[in-house]
Amino acid sequence: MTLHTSQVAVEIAGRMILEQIDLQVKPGAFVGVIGPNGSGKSTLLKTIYRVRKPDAGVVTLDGEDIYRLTPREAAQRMAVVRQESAAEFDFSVREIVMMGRTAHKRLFQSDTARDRELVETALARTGMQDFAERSFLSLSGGEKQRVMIARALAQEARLLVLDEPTNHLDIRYQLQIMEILKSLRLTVLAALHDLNIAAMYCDQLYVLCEGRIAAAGAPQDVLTPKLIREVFGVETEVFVHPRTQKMHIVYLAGIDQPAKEKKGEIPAV
Ligand SMILES: Nc1ncnc2c1ncn2[C@@H]1O[C@H](COP(=O)(O)OP(=O)(O)OP(=O)(O)O)[C@@H](O)[C@H]1O
Repeated sequence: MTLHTSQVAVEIAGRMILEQIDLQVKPGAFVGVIGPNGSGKSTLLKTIYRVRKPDAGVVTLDGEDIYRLTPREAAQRMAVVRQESAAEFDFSVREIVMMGRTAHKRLFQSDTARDRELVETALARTGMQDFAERSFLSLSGGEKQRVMIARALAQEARLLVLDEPTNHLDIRYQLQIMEILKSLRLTVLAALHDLNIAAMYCDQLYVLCEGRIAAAGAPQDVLTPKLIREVFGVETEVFVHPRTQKMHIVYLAGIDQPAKEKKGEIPAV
């Protein structure tokens, strides 16, 4: 499943929120969208999951304009985990995850053994099986987040679009959810805030800044101290961790870096 945005632009109340967004997510790739608060990450994802039609440009899935798909066709191809999990009614966790199967059923068709099996697998993978009977509204923010990811897994779509999937999660679940998403070998597009998590798990990154793509490419090419300074206004050191062999970003907030470097307290990268 290839996702493509071509020259996507969004204007809200006379202000350009997104401009000239060309983005490609190839089959099996894990692609991150990063950028400061208000840079347009959620708006971009909304244009992709059909909540905000772009004012210019097109979004395609395997060459098909996503706005021409029926809701059911779209849901069979793309599962979405949003920042806010708005459940107005009090469903159980298992019922919420079962809703992921809706796109594969006919109207009023009852749950099959396979539906139930997929739901139990999704609950187990996200560590939510012990919560299956609990009311969704009674869960903590992190638990709700894991249920929404379980629902997306049960949906069996080949493209997963996630808006800050690890928001609310403690560090163990942040890593576990990213490991799960990575292990699924699906096509994933995720807006992420944590640059280290983005560097660890993403094959490709798009950096948004004031509604435009400031940089795109492999994390090691994109996440340089210069780019992070220019886009996020933060001084960093970036190195490859000797044990994990993964990129690691250290934030130098509060450090008078040049002075300390002179004294040899910070090893040169
Ligand atoms: N409905 C709206 N009306 C007015 N402005 C909006 C609307 N939706 C988004 N914006 C503005 O568009 C810009 C981009 O917002 P968006 O939520 O896409 O950013 P983001 O990168 O996801 O931010 P964050 O990291 O804080 O979640 C912001 O300045 C926001 O205030």
